[in-house]
Amino acid sequence: MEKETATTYEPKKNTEIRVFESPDEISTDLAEYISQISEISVKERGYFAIALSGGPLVSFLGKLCEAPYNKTLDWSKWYIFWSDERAVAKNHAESNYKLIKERFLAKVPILNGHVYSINDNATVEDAATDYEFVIRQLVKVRTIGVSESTDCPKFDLILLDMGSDGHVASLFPGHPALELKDDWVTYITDSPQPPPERITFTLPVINSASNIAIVAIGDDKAETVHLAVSDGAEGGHHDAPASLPARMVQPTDGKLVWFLDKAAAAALEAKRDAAASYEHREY
Ligand SMILES: O=C1O[C@H](COP(=O)(O)O)[C@@H](O)[C@H](O)[C@H]1O
Repeated sequence: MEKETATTYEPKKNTEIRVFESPDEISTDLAEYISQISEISVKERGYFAIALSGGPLVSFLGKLCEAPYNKTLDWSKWYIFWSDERAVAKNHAESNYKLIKERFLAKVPILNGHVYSINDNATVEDAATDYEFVIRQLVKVRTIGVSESTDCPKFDLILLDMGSDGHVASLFPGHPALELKDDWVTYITDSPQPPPERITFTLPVINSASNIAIVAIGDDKAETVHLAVSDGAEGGHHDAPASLPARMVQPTDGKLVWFLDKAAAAALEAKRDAAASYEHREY
C-alpha cells in the first residue's frame, strides 16, 4: 500500500488513523485500501459486499474508476449497499443513490443486479423493513457474511463519512436510533439535517463489519475527530461524550481505519504534540 505520504497512528486496538496532505493522496490510498479488501474478500468468500455512504467521500472513489483498478478489480463479485439513504426520489439532489450512481457506479462494470439501493417508492418505514429483509436473504446465502459474535451481517467493508456533528450514516448525536440493539436497519423522521426522513444501518451492523473506514475532511471536523478518537489518556479528550456516533463505531472483530486530511486532523495532532512536549519536559 502506498503510505509514504500519510502519517499513521494506532490510537486504539483495531483502529488506525491515516492523515494525508491532499485530497488526491486520500483518493489514492483509499482506492488501494478498497482494492486490497476487495481482493481478499473475493479470494476468501467469493464475494465483496461493500456499503457506501454519501458526503465528500464519494468524490474519493474516483481513482477506483481509473487504471489500474478499472481493469484489475473483479467487479463481477462486487455487491453494493448503502449504509444510509435519504427518503427522497433517486433523482433528487439529496439522494445518496444519485451521488454514488453518477460519481462511481456509472463508471465501473458492476452488475445492476448487485446494486441494492433503497426503495424510494415506499414509506420510510416500509423501505427500511424491505431493505433489512433483502439483507437477511443475502446473509442466508452468505453473499453477505455473518458475524459469529453478534449474528449480524458482516459486510466486508462499510465506508462512512463523518459529519461535523459526529454523525455517521444517519445516526445523529443523542438520537434514540443509537440505542437499537436488535434491528439491522432503521428509519428516522426527525433528522437534524435535511431531509428529515432517512433509512440507516444501526450500530450493531456497522460494528460487525470486517472493515470500517471513516472519512473526515475539513477544519470544521477537527474538534469532533479529536472527540471521536481520543481515549482520555495523555493528550486525549477527557470530556469526549460516549454517545458521539463516530465514537460509537467500534468494530467487534474487524478493523477501523480513519482517513483524514490535515485540517480534520489538526486538533488531534495539536493535542498529541502538546502531550509529547509535556512528557519530554525537563525539571
Ligand atoms: O447526511 C449525510 O451526511 C454524511 C456526511 O456528512 P457531511 O457533512 O460530511 O456531508 C454522510 O456520511 C451520510 O451518508 C449522509 O447521509
